[in-house]
Amino acid sequence: MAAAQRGRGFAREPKPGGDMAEVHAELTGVKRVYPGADGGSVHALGPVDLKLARGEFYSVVGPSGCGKSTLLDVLAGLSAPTEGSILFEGREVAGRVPPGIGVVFQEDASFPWLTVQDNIAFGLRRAGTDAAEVDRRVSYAIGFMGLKDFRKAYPAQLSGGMRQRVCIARTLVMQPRLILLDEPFGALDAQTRLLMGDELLKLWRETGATVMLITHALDEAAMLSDRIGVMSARPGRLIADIRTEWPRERDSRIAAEESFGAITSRLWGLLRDETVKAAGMSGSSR
Ligand SMILES: Nc1ncnc2c1ncn2[C@@H]1O[C@H](COP(=O)(O)OP(=O)(O)OP(=O)(O)O)[C@@H](O)[C@H]1O
Repeated sequence: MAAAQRGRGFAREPKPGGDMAEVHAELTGVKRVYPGADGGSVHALGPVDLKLARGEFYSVVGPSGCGKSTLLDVLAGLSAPTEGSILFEGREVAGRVPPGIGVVFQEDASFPWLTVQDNIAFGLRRAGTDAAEVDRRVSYAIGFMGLKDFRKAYPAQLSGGMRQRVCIARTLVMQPRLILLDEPFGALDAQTRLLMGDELLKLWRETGATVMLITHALDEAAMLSDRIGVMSARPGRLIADIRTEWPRERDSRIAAEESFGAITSRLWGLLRDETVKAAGMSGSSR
C-alpha cells in the first residue's frame, strides 16, 4: 500500500492543496441548449469560459433557473454541451463522468435498503476494489464523517444531515480529484448547514481535491470559497469572479471577519438585478 494511502485516508497524494497555478478543469465557449416543451428550445447556459485551478474551492451563485446545475452537469459529463469544449486534467469530458470526478447532489441519494457502511462501500465494490481496501477506506470515511455509531444503521434511521454525510462519504471513498457539489446542504437546517460547511472545508484540506460548489446561499459561498463565480439570469453566463483571500485553515468563524460582510454585500449587489430578471423570465423559453 502506498504511503500516501496509509497515512492520509482519502488523499491520493501526500500534498493536499497542490499547485494553485495548474489548470485542473477548463471550459471554453460552453453552451447548453435543451429542447423546449413547446417544440422550441431553452438556452440554459453560456457561453461560459472557466478555469479551475487544481486544489481551489470555487463556488457558483446565481438566480434560480440560471443554469447552475446545467454547468455542473456538463462539467461532470452527465450532460453533453451543445457547443464548446470541457477539459478535465487535459482530456475532453465527452458526455460521461470521467474517473477522478465525484458528484454530490442535494437530494438524498442514499440507498434505503443498504446500511451506512454498505452505502459508502457501494461504488468501491462495484468498481471491484479488493475487500481489505474497501474496509480501510470505508472505516476511514465513517470515522471522518462522524458516523461510527451508525455504521450498521439504515438511512431511514438517520437525520437529513447524517444521510447527506453518507452521500458525501460515498463519493469521497472513490478518491475524486474534482468534487462537484450541487446544493448539497439545500435540504438542511441553518445550523446543520454551518457544521456541514466546516466538514466540507476539512475534507477539502484533507483530500487536496478541487471543489466546485453550487449554492443559493451567499454566506455559504463567501465562507467556504477561495473564489466565487456569479452567474447572470438565464442563459447563465459568468458575470463576476470574486476572490476571498481566506487562509486555507479556515472554518465558519470566518463569518465574523469584517471583510466577510463586504463580500456578501458585493455578491448580493451583483445578484440583485439578475434575480429580478430571472423572476420576470420564469417559464419563458428562448
Ligand atoms: N433536462 C432539461 N430539459 C429541458 N430544460 C431543462 C433541463 N434541465 C434544465 N432545464 C432548463 O434549463 C434552465 C436552467 O436550469 P438549471 O437547473 O441548470 O438552473 P439552476 O440555476 O440550477 O436552477 P435552480 O437554482 O432553480 O436549481 C431552466 O430554465 C430549466 O428549466
